[in-house]
Amino acid sequence: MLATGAVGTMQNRSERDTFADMYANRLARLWAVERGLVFGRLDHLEEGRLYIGKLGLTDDEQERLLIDWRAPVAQPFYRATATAPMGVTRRRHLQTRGRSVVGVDDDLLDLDAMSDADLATLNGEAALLAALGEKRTGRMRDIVATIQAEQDRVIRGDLNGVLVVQGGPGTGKTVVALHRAAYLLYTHRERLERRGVLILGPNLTFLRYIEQVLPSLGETDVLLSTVGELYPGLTATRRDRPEVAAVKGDARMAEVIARAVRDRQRVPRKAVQLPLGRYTLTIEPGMLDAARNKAIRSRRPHNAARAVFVRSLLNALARQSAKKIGRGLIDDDELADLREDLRTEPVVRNALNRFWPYLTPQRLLLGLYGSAERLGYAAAMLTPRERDLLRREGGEWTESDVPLLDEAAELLGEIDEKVLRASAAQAEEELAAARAAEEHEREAELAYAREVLELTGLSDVMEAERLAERQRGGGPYLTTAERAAADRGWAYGHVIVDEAQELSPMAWRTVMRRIPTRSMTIVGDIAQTGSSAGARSWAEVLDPFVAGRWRQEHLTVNYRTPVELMAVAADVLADIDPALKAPTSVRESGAVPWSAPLSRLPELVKAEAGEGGKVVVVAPEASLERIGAEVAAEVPGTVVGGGAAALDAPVTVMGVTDAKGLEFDSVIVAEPELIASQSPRGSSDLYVALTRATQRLGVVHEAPLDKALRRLHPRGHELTNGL
Ligand SMILES: Nc1ncnc2c1ncn2[C@@H]1O[C@H](COP(=O)(O)OP(=O)(O)OP(=O)(O)O)[C@@H](O)[C@H]1O
Repeated sequence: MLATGAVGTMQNRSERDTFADMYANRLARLWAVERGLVFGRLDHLEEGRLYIGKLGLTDDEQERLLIDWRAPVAQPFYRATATAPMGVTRRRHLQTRGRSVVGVDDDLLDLDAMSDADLATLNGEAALLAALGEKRTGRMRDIVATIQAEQDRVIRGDLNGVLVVQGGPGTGKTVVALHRAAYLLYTHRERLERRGVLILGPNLTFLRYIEQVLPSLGETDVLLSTVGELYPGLTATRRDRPEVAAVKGDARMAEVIARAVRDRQRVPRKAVQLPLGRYTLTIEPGMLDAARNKAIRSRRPHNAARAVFVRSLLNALARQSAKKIGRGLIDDDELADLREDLRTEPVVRNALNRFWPYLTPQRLLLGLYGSAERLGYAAAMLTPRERDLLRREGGEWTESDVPLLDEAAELLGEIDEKVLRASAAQAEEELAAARAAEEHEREAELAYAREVLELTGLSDVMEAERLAERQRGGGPYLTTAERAAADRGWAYGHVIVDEAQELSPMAWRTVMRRIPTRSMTIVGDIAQTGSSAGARSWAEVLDPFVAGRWRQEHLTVNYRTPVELMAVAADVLADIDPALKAPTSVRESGAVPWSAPLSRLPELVKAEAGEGGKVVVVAPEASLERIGAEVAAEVPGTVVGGGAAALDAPVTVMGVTDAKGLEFDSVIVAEPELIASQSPRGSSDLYVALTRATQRLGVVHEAPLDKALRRLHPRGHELTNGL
């Protein structure tokens, strides 16, 4: 298609582009499912024999060969049990390598043949256990072949409303959330392709870790982002100190920002003289008050309300000026002329900018952080210590600034470039005319695109709106995800928040603005909350937005951490709150969790790396660099800190914040008691660190261990050479 080049009529060209696009998408989808294309078979009483796979395929006669795992007829593959067989007599799990079948595993869903004990076991256990025991690659994989019934309920849950998925570490929250995105896009394609799906994760390392799962499920209209990237034009990755982040994330900051804006609309109490050469005009406090009140009553955002303020003040000044030059009554035209004359006077312009300045969110926030006086007014409800924590001169934006910038942007509104350049009256007219022309042009293009799509029979493959956008030329072809990312006001079709317990109340406000329909999936674990502004309960988080209108599902089985390791983590969890229950692990690894002196760390890392698979050392943030350097000096290829490099390295040293949501074959926790004492939510961070391993766990320490870890088996030298 591409080789024919850009020839022919406009219509030929757009047909060619549309076909090329369609084939390219199809190819990308086919490549993405190469591994494990078909993984299941259902022997169905009515439907006959059905093969389940990563996508749907038919032969030349439209006979279906393979059924997409998300299709309704595929559901029994995940849900059918002996007690509710859903018309299925046998379910078969197929294991493949390349294009060869290397194993099959049958579930006979015949009640008579099964004992009570069998009923209680998981579906397709052999396939599941085979998948869980595999070495980790540093990237998350799809689990379409082994989704479990409790997970399937979440994946196929209703699109509308807020669904909270609470589950302990390793229960598959992340992987289930991603499969839910793929399922929703498949089932509600039209609505979601147009509006897109936003998936929020805790940090960039985590996003790298999960990014390949979705394309391998065949989806591209999904935006993966952190809260730090939600404000277009900014990628905030720096983190504030926990006590600063706690203040910035506090719900009271919404009022602080609102007051900071009002502070910029305050007018002086005394008269201001404007020397204009021939005569002097006086801005009386009453004129300022009247203009300000009018602007506020207009209920427009600050930058748009400025026009009201300016007009009112200029009118008053124009009348005063008419009097000064000996003209009593003037008509509207004369008033308008005088107003325009005044507007261009530098002293007048200065005064207007001082009393009601155009403001960007960045300017507002820097002005606030940089001035004790402004903070004193705007943050009057905070304590003096909290106000001090906000003080800062310039500097880089942090993750916790982003929700504040977003809040400010909401109250300030856009500054129109055209309004800024031209004089306001003129610009408003120009703007209205330009908007009308643009709208007209767009409609014509849309109509044309619709025609082309109908003529070519492709109307259900591509949206008219997108084709029109491409024809308009100009910028490159943008996917829904790209368009959404660039637009602060974008309303998504569905939002998924992972590690949701970490979001601050201010971050939740930012997220909720992007999903006015409140069609959301929120996954997390209250027991793993690490950030100082994070959640203590789901009700506390959600009631301000959807009081009583959210539903909750629980995931209870841990697919990551073997029984032996989870027992250690469960003791730490009991220290956080005896009422909290650790999830049940499904397999044993036979590995005994151990402890050893910190000085042996490099040697032990070497031994662990020798066992194969990925090794991570989780260290306290404060000693990350020192411990990292010690390991790196002895073990070549060690990466210190987060990022994509960390995921690909055989050995990594990272803090808990970066390790959140990830998993590794072998985990060594350095100085566990320091991790607990140095992090804002104490033992929660330690609990997260201890639950990252899929195979082996150890701790190294200088500081004495607390009671939960004291019973770990001391690791002897004989173990270090792999004996
Ligand atoms: N049904 C399943 N089949 C195979 N593997 C699964 C299944 N469910 C979960 N897993 C695996 O279990 C591991 C843990 O899953 P995931 O990271 O989604 O858990 P999580 O609940 O988000 O954990 P955390 O709260 O610790 O971040 C992953 O390797 C995932 O692939």
